[in-house]
Amino acid sequence: MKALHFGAGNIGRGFIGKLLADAGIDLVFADVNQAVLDALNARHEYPVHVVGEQAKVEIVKGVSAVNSTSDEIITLISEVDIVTTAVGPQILERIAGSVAKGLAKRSDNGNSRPLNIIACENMVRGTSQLKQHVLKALPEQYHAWLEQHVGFVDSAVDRIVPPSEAGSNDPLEVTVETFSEWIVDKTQFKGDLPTIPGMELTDNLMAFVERKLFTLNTGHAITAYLGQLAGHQTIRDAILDEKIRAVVKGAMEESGAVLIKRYGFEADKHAAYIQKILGRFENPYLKDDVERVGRQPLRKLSAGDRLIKPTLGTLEYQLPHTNLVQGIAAAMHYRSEQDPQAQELTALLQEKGPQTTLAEISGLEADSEVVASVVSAYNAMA
Ligand SMILES: NC(=O)c1ccc[n+]([C@@H]2O[C@H](COP(=O)([O-])OP(=O)(O)OC[C@H]3O[C@@H](n4cnc5c(N)ncnc54)[C@H](O)[C@@H]3O)[C@@H](O)[C@H]2O)c1
Ligand SMILES: O=P(O)(O)OC[C@@H](O)[C@@H](O)[C@H](O)[C@H](O)CO
Repeated sequence: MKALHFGAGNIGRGFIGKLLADAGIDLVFADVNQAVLDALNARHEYPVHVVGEQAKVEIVKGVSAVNSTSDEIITLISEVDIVTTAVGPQILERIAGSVAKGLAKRSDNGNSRPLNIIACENMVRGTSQLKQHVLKALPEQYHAWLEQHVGFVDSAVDRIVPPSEAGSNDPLEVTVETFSEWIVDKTQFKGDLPTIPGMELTDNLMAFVERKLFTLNTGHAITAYLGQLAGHQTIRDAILDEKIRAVVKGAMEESGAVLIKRYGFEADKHAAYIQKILGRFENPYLKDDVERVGRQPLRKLSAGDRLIKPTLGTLEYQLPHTNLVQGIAAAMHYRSEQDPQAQELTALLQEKGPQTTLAEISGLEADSEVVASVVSAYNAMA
């Protein structure tokens, strides 16, 4: 079996690429970072530091790499059995053109072996969104062939992988937590279901995607935003701050109440899930900066993402959302010199003020009660 994985970054090397390579799949990474590409092609292996009470270093072997903007991608897509991505939601549209060209070549070559594509991004049904981008780029004459031979498989992916410690000079080294979870929608595969240790199959994916994104990522983002406001550099320092922890836990519980209503989760199991996540945020073996977790605040404040979607759920079921409101207000205070979305947020706030800015970014009604509550919390934080 052969796989092409877009994005040799933290989660690409530290989780998805590792699982594929460990399963004996012939793996090629596609990326745009030349230092990483060169190192992968020079060494064909890299170390993964799995940190926890029993730390270990695992060597991922037998990998190579190509530039994601080169024509080699097109040939690879015409040949491989599985394509995965971990590039970030905003990049999916950018890779869709090459994916479409590769699929056209695959069809022209008469390759009718099933191909499955799995986007492993923090978003709801990211692969389905990639499919729409690919369909836009693919001439219509190939659409029926695509429906018959290409599975677009949605997934939920969970493992905290910050950039490796600044002390390391190795561009390939990656540090990961012990916990990991990769859940894929088994109803969307073409051909036989693959057996990849560490990949779990489900026919109820939405429940898992929303449980992860609207619990872990909701709490993570709020920890980062309140953490930065309180002057903490890392997620661990922020979550050990009792005031922050109370809001983060409260927000995960508020979001959880929506998930319990929507998906029928058992309340005590969901409470244990939240408790475990708080422990993961506290992980003493990881150095995860609030700036990584808070990155791209406009994405995180958008309608379908981890802050607004759970809040909309509380409105739908008439449930409390005081802590989520605190989290949204803190997100609007996020600042980062490195992050173009943080710069854009600052400019919008200066130009339009918090009420209009929030309404525009999130799709919430400008004159709604919830926007008024966020604006009042935002002003109080300032
Ligand atoms: N790091 C985590 O803890 C974690 C966990 C679960 C999910 N995720 C998700 O995984 C995705 C990647 O996150 P990450 O933390 O690994 O980010 P990252 O920045 O470490 O990795 C992204 C990689 O994509 C590459 N890239 C950018 N443009 C590209 C292109 N056009 N073609 C190919 N590669 C390209 C970058 O060079 C980089 O190596 C995001 O959607 C994120 O939400 C991350
Ligand atoms: O990757 P983002 O920017 O969507 O979110 C930042 C973190 O919350 C995220 O990367 C987590 O570490 C990850 O989702 C854990 O599974």
